[in-house]
Amino acid sequence: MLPDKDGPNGGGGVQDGPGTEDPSVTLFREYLRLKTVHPEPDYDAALRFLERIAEELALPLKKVEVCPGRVVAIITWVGSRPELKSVVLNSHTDVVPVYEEHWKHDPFAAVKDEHGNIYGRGSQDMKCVTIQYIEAIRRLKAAGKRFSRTIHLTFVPDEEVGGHKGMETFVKHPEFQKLNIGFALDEGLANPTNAYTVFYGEKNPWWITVRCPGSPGHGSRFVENTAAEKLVIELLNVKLHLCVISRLNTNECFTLGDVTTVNMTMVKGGVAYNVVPAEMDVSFDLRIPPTVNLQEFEEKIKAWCKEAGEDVTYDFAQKHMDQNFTSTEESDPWWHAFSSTCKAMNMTLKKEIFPAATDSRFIREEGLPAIGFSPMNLTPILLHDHNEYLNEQVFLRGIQVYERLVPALASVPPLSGGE
Ligand SMILES: CSCC[C@H](NC=O)C(=O)O
Ligand SMILES: [Zn+2]
Ligand SMILES: [Zn+2]
Repeated sequence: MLPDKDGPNGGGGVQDGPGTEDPSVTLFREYLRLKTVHPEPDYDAALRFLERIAEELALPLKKVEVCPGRVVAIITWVGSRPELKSVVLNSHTDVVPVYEEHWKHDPFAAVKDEHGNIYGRGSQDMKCVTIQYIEAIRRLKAAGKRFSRTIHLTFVPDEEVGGHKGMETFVKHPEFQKLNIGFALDEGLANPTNAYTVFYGEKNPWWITVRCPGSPGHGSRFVENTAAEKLVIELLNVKLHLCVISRLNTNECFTLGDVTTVNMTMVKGGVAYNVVPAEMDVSFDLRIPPTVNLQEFEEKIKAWCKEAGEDVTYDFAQKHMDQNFTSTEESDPWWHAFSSTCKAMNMTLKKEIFPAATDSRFIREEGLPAIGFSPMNLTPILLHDHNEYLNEQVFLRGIQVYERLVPALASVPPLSGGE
């Protein structure tokens, strides 16, 4: 194997010699090179790619335009008992922007280094999972398998910008109803240890802007009742609340999914050094576990604002209220199929609440069970970060995991209602 530093796959990495790379890895790297990156994702490129895949798999692909320019693609493998509820393998096609100057390699070149680490935006979130689903299906089909339940692979746009023109709209579309879903798999997170994390619920994102009006005036004077002092009181109140985060370090039982977090993410206000501003706004990204009483929590926010000033108000840019969990009881047939397959593969599972938000929340809101799972153990959590990468061995192992999980889920016997 000769190192080829400036091969067609992007400079800087050591490439496999011709014909030595697993074709599944090659396909993954090809998909990473598509620039489905916000703010203007090349969704047409993704659709062309998926159409080609459907042709290779000899499976039909349906396109549902949920909003102008926003298409959900669905590849379907019909089961031998199509009246039974189906299994959905969901993934989003978009990725978040990059700070290119902070990357070791071009984030859209899919460079593989000498350790087999494949660098690229989306390598963990979640282009790996898309290709792992596809490759598992390809192998199962090639082995002549067929299962009782229908399997749908759904490829959804705009997850990274809140899903309004993606899954949120799709779940209300008649084509979604037609999928006759029994159970869905969607994305999870990497785990740096040997274990795999699985997510059975999600925290609710609340994005809030607090508006602090105040008296203006010359920057040289003692101005009372300023916007800035209200903003500081608001921040102090929120900061007190932030103390809960320290519980993460003191109690091993807590994970990020179990505690409310808050970050101040934007501040706006001011026009000149010597003009006291008439308004200052501060925005927060709050993530609230499904166990928290949301009405009581909003009362706290109201009280913080009131303390900061009678005229201080807040608006929501996102306010999710879904507190559904997916069952992880051994008596649940879907969870049993999932967990017993993992056990048979000697995989250790850690059950958690997802700390951010994924398209699963829209599926769970429809009353359907969904598990968040990206088979990446021994991998640092690098989604949305600089130098996001996935090792090719971990990626390949993930395909084997789905080669076992998909048959188990698609063979779950009819449920009590005959579904
Ligand atoms: C509130 S919609 C935003 C969804 C986004 N999802 C992935 O990062 C997130 O910030 O969790
Ligand atoms: Zn994602
Ligand atoms: Zn993401």
